[in-house]
Amino acid sequence: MELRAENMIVTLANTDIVNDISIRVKNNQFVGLIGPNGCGKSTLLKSIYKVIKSREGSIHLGDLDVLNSEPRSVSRIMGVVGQFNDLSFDFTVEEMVLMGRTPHKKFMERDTEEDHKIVTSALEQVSLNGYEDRSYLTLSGGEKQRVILARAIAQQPSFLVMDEPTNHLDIKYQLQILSIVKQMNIGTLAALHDLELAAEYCDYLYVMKQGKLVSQGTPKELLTSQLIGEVYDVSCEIYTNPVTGGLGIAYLPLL
Ligand SMILES: Nc1ncnc2c1ncn2[C@@H]1O[C@H](COP(=O)(O)OP(=O)(O)OP(=O)(O)O)[C@@H](O)[C@H]1O
Repeated sequence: MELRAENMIVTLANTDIVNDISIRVKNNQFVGLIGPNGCGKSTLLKSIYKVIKSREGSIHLGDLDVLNSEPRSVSRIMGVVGQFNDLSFDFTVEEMVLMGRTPHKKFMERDTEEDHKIVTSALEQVSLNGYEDRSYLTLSGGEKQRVILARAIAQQPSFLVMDEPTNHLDIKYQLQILSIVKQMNIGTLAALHDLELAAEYCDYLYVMKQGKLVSQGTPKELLTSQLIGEVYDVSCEIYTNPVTGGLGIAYLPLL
């Protein structure tokens, strides 16, 4: 499913945190949103999944006018893996993942055998089978992150928004999560910090700085030492990784 966010402006505390940004994610594309801390990535994503209200702009997901639709209609097609996933109340892992089924149910409808099968399969995909009865709050940061991804998988969305989904994860699970999402083969928009992983997994990248889009393109055309230097204020050299053939970035020490 295709996402078109157009001319988004988000104003918080009298400041335009997101300043006239347009983003398009074509059918089944994995699109990365990169940029330094505080540039507005999370705010833009939150305005797309409607946790923050934009001052201006429009968002369409397929034919759905996201900003003028009920959250329930949006949640039937849009899954979200947010940056901070702490809760005040405790739930078991199974209950957390079952929540992914809620948008597909009628009011007070009970969980079916099919729902439980979908949950089991989602937990298997993130290697958390056997964790069903564990309390969510007792999990490590990485385990929590994988539960939240399992919840999004169980939701069976047509589009996924992810805010730094590899936060807290060791390298195995970073690779696992990005591979799972890639294999879901649905449109995905993800804020990412690791530029080498972004280059490896993303079909297209948007670069933000101080609330504005400063560049966009495929990882290969976009990730130059000049752009990375300008956006992140660091020195680096780009090379072709001799083992993977992928894009490598050698960061030089700050003086
Ligand atoms: N409710 C708010 N009121 C005022 N300013 C806010 C509010 N929420 C966020 N900001 C500010 O907006 C800016 C953008 O924040 P945001 O979380 O979107 O950045 P980010 O690019 O996701 O950063 P990071 O990479 O550190 O997660 C920051 O300067 C932040 O302090």
